[in-house]
Amino acid sequence: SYAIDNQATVNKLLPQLQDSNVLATIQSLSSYQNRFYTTSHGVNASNWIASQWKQLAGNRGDVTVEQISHAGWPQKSVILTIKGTDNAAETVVLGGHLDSTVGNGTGESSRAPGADDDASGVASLTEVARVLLAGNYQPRRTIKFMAYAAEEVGLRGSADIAKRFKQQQTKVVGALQLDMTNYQGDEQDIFLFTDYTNAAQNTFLANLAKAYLPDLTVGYSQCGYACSDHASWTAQGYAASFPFESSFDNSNPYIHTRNDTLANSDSQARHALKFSQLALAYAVELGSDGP
Ligand SMILES: N[C@H](Cc1ccc(I)cc1)C(=O)NO
Ligand SMILES: [Zn+2]
Ligand SMILES: [Zn+2]
Repeated sequence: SYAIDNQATVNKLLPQLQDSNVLATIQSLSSYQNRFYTTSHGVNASNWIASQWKQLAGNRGDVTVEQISHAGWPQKSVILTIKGTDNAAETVVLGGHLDSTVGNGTGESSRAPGADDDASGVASLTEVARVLLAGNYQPRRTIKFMAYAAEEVGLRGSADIAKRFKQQQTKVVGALQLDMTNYQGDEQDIFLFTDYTNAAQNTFLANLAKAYLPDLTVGYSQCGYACSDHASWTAQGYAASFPFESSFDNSNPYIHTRNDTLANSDSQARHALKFSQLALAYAVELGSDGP
């Protein structure tokens, strides 16, 4: 139904989102030599995210953090679950990918900071989880934060997870992908991608921006191919959306190189914070709907 009717909660939580926290997470993740899906660093980065999310979870009985093993490579995906109250069977997914690459030939010693692609997305999401949990927000639906492994080698971590959810017949009412949130290539702030996504949910996101983030401008663009993990959820028939940092034409030229650094994106993570804000509004408005 995509109703926008949780103004009290959203407007209480939005101001608690801090760009300094987003910045810190990007700095930590991009300090690993690389986060490629087959290296020791890539495994360590996954473990670091799991430990960070476990700290956020604290001792809340309705919050769990798990690492998902994938057949064929060592890097695990990470899932933080906030169990819903009276509509827990319906699930809202917010994801980003934790791996990084410098293209073919990436190996143990390769330098792949992946500050924008996609430490920025994981950092934007982590700040949303922090505020929801710190504010003791209790969703009616179940909310799952996901940091996917092995996106750069064919969306493999998210494909594995989305397939499992479909096989288990899990009711995912919506999935949001944050991949590259911290390089402002255009005047506009947020670009909703219209291919491999769900049109109705994209409209809902545009309406959320209008309602809660009136100073931000929203544009539209296309990738032309299955360019990030939202496509894994779409492939299983779920409604997915992909708010992105720029238009296709002005996207970050440094990605997949050793120069994908904070210095070559927003060094204060102000751009990435906009995506935390949109993602928080999405999580609360969708998460607060009853059966
Ligand atoms: N291809 C995607 C990134 C990507 C997505 C959209 C656009 I426009 C440009 C680049 C990738 O590398 N994800 O990790
Ligand atoms: Zn990439
Ligand atoms: Zn990416």
